[in-house]
Amino acid sequence: MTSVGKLIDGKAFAAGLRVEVAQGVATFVASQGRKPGLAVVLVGEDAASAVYVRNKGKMTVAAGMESFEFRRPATISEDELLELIEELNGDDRVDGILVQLPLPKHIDEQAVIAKIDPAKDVDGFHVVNSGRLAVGLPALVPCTPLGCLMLLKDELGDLSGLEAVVVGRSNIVGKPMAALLLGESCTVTIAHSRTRDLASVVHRADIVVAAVGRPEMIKGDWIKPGATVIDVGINRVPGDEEGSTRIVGDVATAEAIPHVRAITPVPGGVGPMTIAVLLRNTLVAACARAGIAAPVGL
Ligand SMILES: NC(=O)C1=CN([C@@H]2O[C@H](COP(=O)(O)OP(=O)(O)OC[C@H]3O[C@@H](n4cnc5c(N)ncnc54)[C@H](OP(=O)(O)O)[C@@H]3O)[C@@H](O)[C@H]2O)C=CC1
Ligand SMILES: Nc1nc(=O)c2c([nH]1)NC[C@@H]1CN(c3ccc(C(=O)N[C@@H](CCC(=O)O)C(=O)O)cc3)C=[N+]21
Repeated sequence: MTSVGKLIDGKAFAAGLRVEVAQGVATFVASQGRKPGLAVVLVGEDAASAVYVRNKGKMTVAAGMESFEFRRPATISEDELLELIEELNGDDRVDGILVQLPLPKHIDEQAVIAKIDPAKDVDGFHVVNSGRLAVGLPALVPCTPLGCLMLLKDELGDLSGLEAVVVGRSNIVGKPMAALLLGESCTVTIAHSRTRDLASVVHRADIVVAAVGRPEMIKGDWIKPGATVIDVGINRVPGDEEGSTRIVGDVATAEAIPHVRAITPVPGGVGPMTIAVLLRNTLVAACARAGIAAPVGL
């Protein structure tokens, strides 16, 4: 029997998650008399960040939350940025703080992340949150990996015992993704630029998470028949029309489809999940700060 894999509709899943978040926000507002608030800090102009930020403010407001945006020039000093974060840490209307990465070269990203109150760290990048994730304590978990895990559990149910290969070891995607999969009792391999024979490493996997940042690098015939593939990559490449661009993932999707059980498309896969989970994390942070339970299921 030959079968063709299906596309995982991250856009639809994310829309459902945003509805659940909006319901939780309404309950929060009724008991607390204020809206959860998300502050986003944008330094300079970065193409990838621009893609991300486009819909976010709108969706924050659509979910019933307060959105605060802080745009600063690329010339801002590290001290000035740290001062802004200090202010947001002390602002009771702000439950979540997201500093858009990457930052300009003259600013130490780790110092900026370390300044964020861990209770407001809705990106889950602070060492307190990554440490808590690593040892299995409740934590604010990075949005993209948590969104990927939600899609995987929805598709596969129990993940225990499955072989998972995460390609990429960044602090924002690869490492937390691996920690989450380990938490689900997968057998986890983290591959990176020094990995030898990546094709055969990927071929072992029941679950492939690609977070590399190289357009269509992972080929269809690397995928074990029936594997589930999560494509995190957001790569802008030249489009068909002169001067146009389009977005592709890290996996050669069309080639992979005949091999997979299921695969996330780009766009319309992981990207929309990242934003929905950011709203979820903001509600979770707001509930924790208010000393109330977060809605069950979120
Ligand atoms: N959809 C979404 O919501 C999001 C999408 N992204 C996208 O995901 C992708 C990855 O992002 P991010 O983790 O921040 O990227 P980074 O550049 O921080 O990390 C890339 C990783 O890929 C590894 N790598 C690079 N080249 C190869 C190779 N030839 N073979 C194997 N591994 C390789 C690197 O290895 P090494 O460590 O050895 O250098 C590194 O660990 C990007 O396309 C980004 O735009 C990111 C965040 C959110
Ligand atoms: N502090 C911080 N946190 C982040 O989570 C963070 C960041 N900095 N810097 C940049 C990356 C990138 N990222 C994306 C999120 C959503 C889409 C997204 O919504 N993509 C849609 C639309 C793509 C389009 O068509 O433009 C999709 O894939 O369907 C993309 C990229 C978050 N990041």
